[in-house]
Amino acid sequence: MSKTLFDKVWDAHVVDSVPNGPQILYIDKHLIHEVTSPQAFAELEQRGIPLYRPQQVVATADHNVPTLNQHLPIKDALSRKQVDLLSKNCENHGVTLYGLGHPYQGIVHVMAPELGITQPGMTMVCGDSHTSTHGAFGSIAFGIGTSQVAMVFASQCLLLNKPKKMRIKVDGDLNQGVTPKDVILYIIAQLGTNSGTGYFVEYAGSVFEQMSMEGRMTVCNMSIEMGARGGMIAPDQTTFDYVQGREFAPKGEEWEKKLAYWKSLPTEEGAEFDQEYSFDAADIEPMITYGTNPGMGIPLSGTIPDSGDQNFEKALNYMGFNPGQSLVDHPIDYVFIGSCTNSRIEDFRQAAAVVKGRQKSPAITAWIVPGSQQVAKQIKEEGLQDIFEAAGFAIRQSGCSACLGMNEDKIPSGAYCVSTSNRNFEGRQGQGARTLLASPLLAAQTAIEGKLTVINSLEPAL
Ligand SMILES: CC(C)[C@H](C(=O)O)[C@@H](O)C(=O)O
Ligand code: SF4
Repeated sequence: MSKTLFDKVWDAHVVDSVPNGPQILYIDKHLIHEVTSPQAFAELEQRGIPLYRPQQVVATADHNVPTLNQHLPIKDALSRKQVDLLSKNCENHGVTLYGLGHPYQGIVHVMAPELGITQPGMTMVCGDSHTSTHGAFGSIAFGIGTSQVAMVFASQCLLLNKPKKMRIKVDGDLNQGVTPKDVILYIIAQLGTNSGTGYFVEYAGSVFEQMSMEGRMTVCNMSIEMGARGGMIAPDQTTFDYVQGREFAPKGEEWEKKLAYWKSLPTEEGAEFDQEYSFDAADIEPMITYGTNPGMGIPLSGTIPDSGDQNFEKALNYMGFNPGQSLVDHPIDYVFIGSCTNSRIEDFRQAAAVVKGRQKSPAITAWIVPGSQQVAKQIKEEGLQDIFEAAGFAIRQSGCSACLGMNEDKIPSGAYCVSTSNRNFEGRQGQGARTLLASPLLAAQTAIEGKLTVINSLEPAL
């Protein structure tokens, strides 16, 4: 029987199966951060169980870290405690930590791919829902709860029911100004935030084949926002070129062996999915969200729909919007370009192309937050930092930052923020903050104009 990419990777990792029940899946890489690991370490210590394979675990500090003056002690006591505890736990259990100040520190979903830790055909987990990001490499990657973190610490395995399979195809050529972020916001707006429940999604079709690794990560990152366990894209030459030569990528003979295996992974002709959708690239326009879940998105050229539903009304109330309203020309207060969805070098190159030679609007506070120390270094080396600073943007240090209100970077109550992150829930960026999800391109343009404007009103200046 023809197999899907998902089947091939899953089946290669099954250690044992309960007849008609769950399976024991071997986990190749376990990523951890300061928020969801402390209880798991504590559980292990209470039960006197050692970490089974500490060399398969990699840690970083990202959620609670400040993005200014990272060389100074963290001011917030709770954040400081969590970050310190991560260091202590990693030291006690022999886990490699890229903590604050380390040149490899960054948002877990940015730093692992750029170091070559993420590779095709792997199973990867992290106590973090956006672990789906790593599926961009053709790996099975998904978020787990804290008790599962403990399970993987103790056994390097998880007891799981095999999810169902969905394929989402997008074919054709993308319109000008349409980025990977718009593609995934469009898909979620079309299918809804529960459409993926119980599924693992494979993204296929010419749009994803032509997409960069950064773009594929943006798409897979948001799979969780349609309820899916994860998303994946078949590894191809783009993937191999990205991985090759990175710090922890296989080298020499090992590379050749792995490459031959990775090339065997793509879904075969005739393989079956439990659910399939296809879309035409030509229908996708630059997107913006207007509500309080990532599925509440429209093309910026469109108008807010009217659903009559109570939750819908509540969401619009929170956002200060009305049904039928256009968001074009709506004034904005903050622009945040960052998060594990859009804080990679390509995102900042795109934003810088719009910003170059221009000034941000005085009405806007604009934050550029690189996803990792390495991205921060690259921004500097490529001259992007100068472009942003000359335009009045603030460049911060790497971390989750204003993606969620767990650190000092918060959006004030009532303020509108065009954000390149993945969630626009009530209070996500700070109590009362109003989040509008968009691409780095639209975010950059908004910072210049001080309001939402149809993309292409500013041609890239590069
Ligand atoms: C803090 C963490 C557990 C959480 C997640 O799982 O996604 C966070 O990263 C988020 O984006 O909301
Ligand atoms: S950047 Fe945002 S979505 Fe990503 S891991 Fe951090 S908090 Fe979660």
